[in-house]
Amino acid sequence: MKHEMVFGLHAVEALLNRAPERIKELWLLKGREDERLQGVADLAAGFGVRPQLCARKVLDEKAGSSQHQGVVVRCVAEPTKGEHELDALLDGLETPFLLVLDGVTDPHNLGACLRSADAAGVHGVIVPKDRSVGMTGVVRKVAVGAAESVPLFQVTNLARTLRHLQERGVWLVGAAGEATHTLYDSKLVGPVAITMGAEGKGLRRLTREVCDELIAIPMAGAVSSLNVSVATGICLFEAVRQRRG
Ligand SMILES: C[S@@+](CC[C@H](N)C(=O)[O-])C[C@H]1O[C@@H](n2cnc3c(N)ncnc32)[C@H](O)[C@@H]1O
Repeated sequence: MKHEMVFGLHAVEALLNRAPERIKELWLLKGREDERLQGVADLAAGFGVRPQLCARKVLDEKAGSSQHQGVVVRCVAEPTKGEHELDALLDGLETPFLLVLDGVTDPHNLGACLRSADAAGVHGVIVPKDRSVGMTGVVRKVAVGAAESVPLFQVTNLARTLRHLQERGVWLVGAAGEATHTLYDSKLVGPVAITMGAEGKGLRRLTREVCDELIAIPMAGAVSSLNVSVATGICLFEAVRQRRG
């Protein structure tokens, strides 16, 4: 059975609340009087998980990062979701609202996108299996619990998956700074997948070609593009605005 490390207060709390049975070990920072850490210890105890206290250096090693906020968990890894699970999700949705990330490689950006996706009520996030970051401890930490609430689908061939979404009636909107019409001219009320490009290269040619529509976020200043997670938040919340009521 594959195991993974989850760290950070929100990520561990979300795991305890959603899937405590996956947790095998839980370590807390020794010698710190902290209400949040005590809260995690109490929550864990309620699920029969006994926290082990250890020094910061040991936690750093277990997490492979110093950004653990005093709590690290070893848990059974969740099986990766792919095309089949995505189809099952679509079967149960009347008006899918999806986010596609075409090759985002920075775990901080994926974590931030998942966080925004959760806040916007996105049903699922789709990423290609290759040349793209998958679920990691840093992603979970940055996502502050959203990695546990928003399903992430890793697909073998993104262009094929996008065409499949189209066949199922999903409108594909690609975000590209050079597009000639803007996000605010776009209709985002029906079944929609908002597709964002990679940090360096943006949307790949094939992805661009498959999209039904390309939109730009108007830029008033000197810089030519936004960070992908910022652009994601802007696009998702324009869709939220349009989809209200
Ligand atoms: C850092 S940008 C990539 C910049 C890249 N040089 C390019 O040419 O697309 C990462 C992604 O964020 C989105 N993005 C950033 N700024 C945008 C804007 N002004 N309008 C639309 N999308 C934007 C796009 O999806 C883009 O592919």
